Amino acid sequence: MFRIGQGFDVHQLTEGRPLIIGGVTIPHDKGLLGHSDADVLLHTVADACLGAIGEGDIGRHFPDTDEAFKDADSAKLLEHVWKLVKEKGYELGNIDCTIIAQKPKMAPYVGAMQERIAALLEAEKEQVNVKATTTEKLGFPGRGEGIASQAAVLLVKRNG
Ligand SMILES: Nc1ccn([C@@H]2O[C@H](COP(=O)(O)O)[C@@H](O)[C@H]2O)c(=O)n1
Ligand SMILES: C[C@@]1(CO)OP(=O)(O)OP(=O)(O)OC[C@H]1O
Repeated sequence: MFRIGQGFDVHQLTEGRPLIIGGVTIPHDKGLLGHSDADVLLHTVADACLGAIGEGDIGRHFPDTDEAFKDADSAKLLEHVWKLVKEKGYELGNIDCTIIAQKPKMAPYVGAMQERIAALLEAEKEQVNVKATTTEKLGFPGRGEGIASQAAVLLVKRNG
């Protein structure tokens, strides 16, 4: 049995925050603003997985009004989401993610992001694809005001 899910998230870029994307800290003059560590890519992956199992979104599971999630490590949130996926009997088929950012260049960090996401989803690196695009200086990503991310996931239930 197969289930598909998709995720989309946006966070604002601001000074004085580290830039953490896909569990990787990227040197940059700005970072992403959020209640948690604002890891836009891990949030997208979590939302795609929750969508695939019909469990809503990360805002429902980890409300941004709850102090428990202030500055939360998004990897921990994704670990929790992955536990829900496994409880329903699914494993990863594959996931394909796109980071939408004018700056900085993501290409040098994409391999490390794929490894991190694969580890969190208990899968092989080959099952995870991360890519990046600019918006050719158009819109909020193009102006460097924020970074967006989207993902499509395929979950598989063996013998189910
Ligand atoms: N933040 C980004 C954006 C893009 N890339 C890489 O550059 C390629 C060209 O980007 P375009 O927006 O002009 O299509 C893209 O395919 C990525 O490989 C990047 O590393 N970081
Ligand atoms: C992750 C959570 C919870 O800390 O907060 P943020 O970092 O603000 O992220 P967002 O993608 O806006 O929504 C989910 C939130 O509830």
